[in-house]
Amino acid sequence: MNTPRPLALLGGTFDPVHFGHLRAAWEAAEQLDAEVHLLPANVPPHRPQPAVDAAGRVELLRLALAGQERLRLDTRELQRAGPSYTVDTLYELRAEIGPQRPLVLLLGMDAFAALASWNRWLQLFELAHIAVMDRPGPAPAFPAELQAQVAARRAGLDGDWRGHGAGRVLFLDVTALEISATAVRGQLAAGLSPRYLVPDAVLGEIQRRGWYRGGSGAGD
Ligand SMILES: Nc1ncnc2c1ncn2[C@@H]1O[C@H](COP(=O)(O)OP(=O)(O)OP(=O)(O)O)[C@@H](O)[C@H]1O
Ligand SMILES: O=C(O)c1ccc[n+]([C@@H]2O[C@H](COP(=O)([O-])O)[C@@H](O)[C@H]2O)c1
Repeated sequence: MNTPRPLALLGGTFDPVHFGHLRAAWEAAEQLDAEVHLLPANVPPHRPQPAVDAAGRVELLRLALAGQERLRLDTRELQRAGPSYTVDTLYELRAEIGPQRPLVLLLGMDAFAALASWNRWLQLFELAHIAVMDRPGPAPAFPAELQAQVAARRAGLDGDWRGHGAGRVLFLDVTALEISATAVRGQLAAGLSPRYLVPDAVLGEIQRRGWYRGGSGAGD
């Protein structure tokens, strides 16, 4: 029987989506030979609430993803009220795709380092593999309980993870792009333009809607 193609998920606040997200997701799709879904959080847990509401962040994602088929949008978390816990989303997806198809949760290094604080975090390993993507900046320390999971579950890209639905931890080497949504919002609030940090269509829509603006407006 053929091994089913992995389904990989990049969850995020995407406030707004930028080239750091898009390039990392693209390279993960190629390295894992996976279908990749971008999954905007309705109510992101563990952080201040976004500057733009979920519908607006989805609109920007649609513009960013237009014209290609490899990265797709999954808006399922918008259907749930309350904090968008990833474990609930993975249970839902696992029920849809069955036990065998590899499901891969994509996380930037910063998000992975905080994994032990997530809701029912150990259940994540029962539901999906986790692929950690490097992110520029000082390498964050892993708490001991996360280190123990990595030691028990670490697998190479060429290893046997494709033969399992869940449970391995992989590390992906992706092009380091030092872009964050915080920096993009900061530029807009200061009246500067984040051109070339976000897709043109995303920047155009942000400017048209007047989102993330401080006193002086975006600068181009
Ligand atoms: N430049 C990047 N390179 C690799 N991964 C990234 C990059 N930016 C974001 N990610 C990852 O994408 C996921 C969603 O990130 P998120 O939407 O919070 O973006 P962010 O830029 O970190 O936002 P903020 O600055 O508002 O915290 C996380 O797993 C994060 O680690
Ligand atoms: O499930 C949790 O407890 C949890 C805690 C923090 C973050 N997450 C998810 O991690 C993804 C990235 O989160 P963020 O805050 O870095 O945008 C996004 O899909 C969040 O819903 C999930």
